[in-house]
Amino acid sequence: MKLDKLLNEIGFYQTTGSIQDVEIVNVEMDSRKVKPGSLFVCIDGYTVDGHDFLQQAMDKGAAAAVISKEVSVSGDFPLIRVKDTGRALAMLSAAYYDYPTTKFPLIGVTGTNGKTTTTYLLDTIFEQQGKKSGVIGSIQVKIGEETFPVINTTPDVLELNRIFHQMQEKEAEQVIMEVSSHALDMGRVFGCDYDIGIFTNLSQDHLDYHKDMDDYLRAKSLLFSGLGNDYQQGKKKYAVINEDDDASDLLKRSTAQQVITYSCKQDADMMAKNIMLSPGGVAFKLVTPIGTTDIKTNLIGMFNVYNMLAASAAAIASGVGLDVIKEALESVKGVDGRFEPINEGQDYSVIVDFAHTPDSLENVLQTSREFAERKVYVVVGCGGDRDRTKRPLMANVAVKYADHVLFTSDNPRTEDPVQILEDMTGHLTEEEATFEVISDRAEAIKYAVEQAQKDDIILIAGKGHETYQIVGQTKYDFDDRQIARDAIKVKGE
Ligand SMILES: CC(=O)N[C@H]1[C@@H](OP(=O)(O)OP(=O)(O)OC[C@H]2O[C@@H](n3ccc(=O)[nH]c3=O)[C@H](O)[C@@H]2O)O[C@H](CO)[C@@H](O)[C@@H]1O[C@H](C)C(=O)N[C@@H](C)C(=O)N[C@H](CCC(=O)O)C(=O)O
Ligand SMILES: Nc1ncnc2c1ncn2[C@@H]1O[C@H](COP(=O)(O)OP(=O)(O)OP(=O)(O)O)[C@@H](O)[C@H]1O
Ligand SMILES: N[C@H](CCC[C@H](N)C(=O)O)C(=O)O
Ligand SMILES: [Mg+2]
Repeated sequence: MKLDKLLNEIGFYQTTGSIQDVEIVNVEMDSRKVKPGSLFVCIDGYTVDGHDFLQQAMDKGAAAAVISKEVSVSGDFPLIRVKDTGRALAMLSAAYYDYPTTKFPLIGVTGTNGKTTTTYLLDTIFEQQGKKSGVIGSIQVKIGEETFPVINTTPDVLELNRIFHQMQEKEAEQVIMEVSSHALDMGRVFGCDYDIGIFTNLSQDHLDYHKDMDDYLRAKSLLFSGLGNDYQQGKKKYAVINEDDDASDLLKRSTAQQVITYSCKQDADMMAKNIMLSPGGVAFKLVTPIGTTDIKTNLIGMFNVYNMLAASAAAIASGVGLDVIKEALESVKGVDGRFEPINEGQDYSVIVDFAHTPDSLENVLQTSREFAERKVYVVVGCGGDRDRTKRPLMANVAVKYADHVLFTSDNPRTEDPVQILEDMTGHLTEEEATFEVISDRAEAIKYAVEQAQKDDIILIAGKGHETYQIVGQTKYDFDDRQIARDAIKVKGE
């Protein structure tokens, strides 16, 4: 592609060097990936400044670069100076891949908890309808049956447009994407043309990144204010909002598009009634604008009723019939690493779950408590280099609902694991609860398994589908499910 043609897309800019007849083979934001003919966009990040890698990009054959600061380069290397290289990157990426998100329906899911689950439910519904979906989120990127791993829940804007383009080439008929608050705030999703935005809920997390809860909510609201406004093109857009969450009013006011509300407690467009919770799954009456149906699923817990309402609302807005929705929801066995039972024939339950916020931990522990015939054990930790203020809150929830808590490590990253555990437990008194601190996560899991008796429940929280433990900068192989399985077998020998 010709550089001047691509630059037409970004409007205001200044150039030095000649941009005429420069051929661009791709857009890159990482100097290490530059190849001859790349357009290198310098991003000033949280760790380093991409402008410092311009020379490296030039040495590797970059054809031109987009900058926002003074740089010194020799010769008449083409430089395009803009005010904000992040925004320019979003426009260039979308333009380079020919605006992929305008070519398929895009559903964005945001909220503190339940995003992955909701995207998974929607994928199952569309699959039941016979449609091929693309899914982007915490567990993986999935196109039909193909999957590949990603570093972030929501990838950077360049990677994202590459993925969208690939999905379009592989004929995905719609794309469902988890949209993290970091992505919304950092502009990783600038320019995405959503058809539906879904809000699950808001509770404390990520206060290491967001200044306070208002700032966190403001980031979430960008999904809804960004729902576009192309009435003339006849494209209907919807905001699907959890009416039972305190943030719902602000989010409804953030969008100019149609709002679909869902609720388990009050009048809304989509409602769950006669909710029956049991250890085998939830059953409820799904009340929608297109009819009513009874749903009986394998999914456990009240929180999953909300996820099913959110997914059903978006499915109905996408034109899916109620019979398809019912069949799909009833077919779901569970979501990878979410309330996932580990069964090796033992007479106590072991559940691996991804709860890593105070609210999600409370939800899963409350659910475990309701079904427990005997003791509830929880193995739980808090991530390093993440919100420190949630640590004592998660510990409070753990000691409130469990009979015995094993506080342990969960991706300490560059922090001292002992200090993280001190942040969690420092305020707890021995009288408040029975708890132990076992910093080695594998040992904590083994210990819980050794202690468990018939009909006890062990909840291993925080890592779910993760198959690693990050210590320092190193990712070690680590899988709660495998460690639990091995411990159960050893105990049974
Ligand atoms: C705080 C944060 O979000 N950081 C993200 C950010 O990294 P960064 O700003 O530090 O990037 P940087 O290393 O300073 O690099 C700046 C620029 O220099 C370039 N560079 C760098 C080195 C070099 O040799 N050459 C070079 O050109 C880089 O390619 C980049 O363009 O940009 C990177 C690329 O997009 C992200 O991978 C990275 O996510 C990190 C890994 C992360 O852990 N993020 C978490 C907090 C996060 O975003 N989580 C949410 C989910 C949260 C949830 O909902 O639970 C998510 O969406 O994943
Ligand atoms: N609607 C919900 N409300 C509260 N807690 C939930 C809800 N859905 C799931 N959970 C709990 O939160 C955990 C994470 O769920 P899920 O992975 O779907 O959320 P997420 O929003 O994708 O999380 P992340 O921000 O890490 O990507 C689950 O393991 C479960 O414990
Ligand atoms: N998307 C979340 C996942 C947290 C998972 C937990 N295991 C941890 O490492 O804290 C984050 O990056 O904050
Ligand atoms: Mg997720």
